[in-house]
Amino acid sequence: MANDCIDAITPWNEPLSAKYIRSFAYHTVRNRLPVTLTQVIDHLSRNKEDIAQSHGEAAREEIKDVIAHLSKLKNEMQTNKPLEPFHANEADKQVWNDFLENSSIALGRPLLWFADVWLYIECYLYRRIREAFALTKLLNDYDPFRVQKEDAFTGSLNAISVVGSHLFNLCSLEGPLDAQKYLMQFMKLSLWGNRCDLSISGGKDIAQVNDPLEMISQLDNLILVNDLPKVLDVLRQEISPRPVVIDIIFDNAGYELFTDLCLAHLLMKLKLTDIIRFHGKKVPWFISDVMKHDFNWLMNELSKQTGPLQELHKEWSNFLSRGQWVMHDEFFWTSPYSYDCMEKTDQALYNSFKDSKLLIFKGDLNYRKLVGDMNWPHTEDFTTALRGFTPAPLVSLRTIKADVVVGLCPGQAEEVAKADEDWLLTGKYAVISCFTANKRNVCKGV
Ligand SMILES: O=P(O)(O)OC[C@H]1O[C@](O)(CO)[C@@H](O)[C@@H]1O
Ligand SMILES: [Mn+2]
Repeated sequence: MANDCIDAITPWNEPLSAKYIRSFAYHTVRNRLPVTLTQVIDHLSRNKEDIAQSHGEAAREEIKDVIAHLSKLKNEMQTNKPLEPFHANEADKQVWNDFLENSSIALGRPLLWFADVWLYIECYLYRRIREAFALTKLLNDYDPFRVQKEDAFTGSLNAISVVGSHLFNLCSLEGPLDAQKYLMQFMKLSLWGNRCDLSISGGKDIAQVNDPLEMISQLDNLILVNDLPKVLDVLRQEISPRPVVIDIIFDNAGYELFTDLCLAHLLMKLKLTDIIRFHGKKVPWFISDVMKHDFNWLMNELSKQTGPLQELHKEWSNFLSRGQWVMHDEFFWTSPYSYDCMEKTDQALYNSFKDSKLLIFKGDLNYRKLVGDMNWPHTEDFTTALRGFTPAPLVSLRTIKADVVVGLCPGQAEEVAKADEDWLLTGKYAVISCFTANKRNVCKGV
């Protein structure tokens, strides 16, 4: 299978790839992604009666087709076969097929699971899972991860209630709010909400169970880069002409999405923006990522709650119906491209970002796409790692779950590695990395 892999760690300044046996990319393609596929296959076999009832008897045959497609995909991956082109008539088919074709022309050989760039190999896997359903009639809209996403939300209801009540109470106070204090708090809640993704836990239950307000105050020493003061500077700037727009590029559904919406609510309440554009995924992605359906489902769940959550639901519904909150799901987010390619491959999206006061990127995969998933030296400057993707000020709120991180001080990586050898892989540590046009990051020292 991986005969051509090299028994080494990833060299500096190279894209992460499963060709290096002692890398997280190798472990992911070799062990984690086959498990994800097996879980989808098991889910379909276990639930075929229910699916046949809800989608019609003829869906039984289609379930078999999807399982066959996914089993073949697993075999292609495990035997290091070329990445196949897409056939179903999806709007992004051509973008993906052009990417596969152009990359293989550039390499002079087809793309291979254990030879090429982890970022697009992993994206390709989730796009192929989508392909298996897109090739059917009755299961065309089926999201194989939906139940997991919904269970994760339900399992986090206590934490959601604690955070929601806190937000509601402070927004009900008379007089002006301490903007700095609460922005810091809700940015950190949204940051640590990113610990709750289902792909790092192999789809296992990762509900948020502790009191999140108590938790975040104890986690500050795990934030390895903290550019929050720069973010607050950006938010404080008066912008004209109005309306002022902020963008939040979502990551995961469930508890994380709820914390993102709480942050969005606070930004509105503090009048730091007039409009917030949310960006989710068009197709099921990295197990737990937010799609429009997940967003609407969460809103509907909130409408069934009582007290503060019910009140928040009312306000959020108003934001949505007045067009102050808008949910988008552009194809770019499920393309193979890192963000330095956005200007060329989705100019409309890039241009729309030029008007943004702040782009807030959530989570690990967004960070990987921001910095191009390269094995940068850990002391590399964040702005350098963005390689020109600077349409507007931006911040990445990310718990670290893949072996790329920049912006650290000299000696910091070594010190953290001494304390925890898995520091890059488990989401225990985090970064808040900000780009603004005029200031460079300053190291405070270890
Ligand atoms: O939901 P997030 O924070 O983007 O994390 C996605 C996960 O997928 C990966 O990108 C790859 O498996 C990990 O780095 C991370 O565990
Ligand atoms: Mn995710």
